[in-house]
Amino acid sequence: AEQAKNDHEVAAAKVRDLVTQLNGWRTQYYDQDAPTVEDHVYDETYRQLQDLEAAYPDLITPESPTQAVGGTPSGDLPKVPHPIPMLSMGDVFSLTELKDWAQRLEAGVDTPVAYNVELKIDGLSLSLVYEQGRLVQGSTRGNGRIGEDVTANVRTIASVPQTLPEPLDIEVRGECYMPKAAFATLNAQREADGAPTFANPRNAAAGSLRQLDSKVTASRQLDTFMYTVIDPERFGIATQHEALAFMARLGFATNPTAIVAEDLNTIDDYITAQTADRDSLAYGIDGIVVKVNDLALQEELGNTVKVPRWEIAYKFPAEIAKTVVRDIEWT
Ligand SMILES: NC(=O)c1c(N)nc(OC2CCCC2)nc1O[C@@H]1CCC[C@@H]1O
Repeated sequence: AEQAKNDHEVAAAKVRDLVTQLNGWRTQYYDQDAPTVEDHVYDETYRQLQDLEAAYPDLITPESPTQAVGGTPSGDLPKVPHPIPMLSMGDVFSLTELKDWAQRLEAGVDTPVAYNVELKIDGLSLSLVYEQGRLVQGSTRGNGRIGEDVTANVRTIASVPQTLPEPLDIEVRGECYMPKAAFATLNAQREADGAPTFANPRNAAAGSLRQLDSKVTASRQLDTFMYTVIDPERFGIATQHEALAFMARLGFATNPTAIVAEDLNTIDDYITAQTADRDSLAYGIDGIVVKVNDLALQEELGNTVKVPRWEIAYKFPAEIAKTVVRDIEWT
């Protein structure tokens, strides 16, 4: 399993390099009409990427040139600035690393730390902005500071409220995903139509949300789980767990499995239970998100340039390497 993990990490780095290289050549070729590389070099590199993606399907991303096939998103969706950047998060790959992260964090805090533990939904980030309780904007994360305007598209998603029960000015953020069943149906249909299929539900969700034609989005049965209230103190919300309940009361879809964990053994139990349930879930998950529950403490801990210090994603071992999650005492 150790060797498989290393192989996977080597492959992941190689895939990233190949995607960057190929997309760079594509931009020159398509946007600047100035190919800087012979076709056979491009083709050979493209085949390398295809082989790696075939060997490690979990490394396929929407940005990969192998996913740029018919019916995919158009590059010219209007851009949307995110005054509060949409951050990503740090990853850990073992319970030991998770324990180290929590202990480092707790060493800097003089009060007991409670965590809000959530499933990490395998979709793409979504921001929803409401004015006087009416949906006025939907956008993707993009690079975190500039996203794409998908307002017309999110209006077609059943779980996105068009209006709220109160006339609030509020922004909420979450994950847009395609349920596994919808993904299977979509790919069967595309197979039948001779259209290229999507590699995984996350790519299908990205390709469906980032459409210029919202009728295409409407046909794709997307769903959402919202997990962040922006400026929660404006609504008297003090913890992440309260934020989830607040959004649920407003009519947003929130994931029902979130718990507050006072200690790391509880987190361990949650990870074990959710790992066991993973295949039976109606949607894809690629890990567990552990967040400091107290929002004031989150602020105090702050963020690094790219990721918050107050949360971490525990990523499941890649599908290829089935590792046995042992019960590790958090002593
Ligand atoms: N995918 C998820 O289920 C998920 C989650 N449950 N909670 C968060 O918290 C945000 C808050 C600030 C930075 C991350 N992020 C999630 O997904 C992130 C968004 C961007 C990259 C990850 O997919």
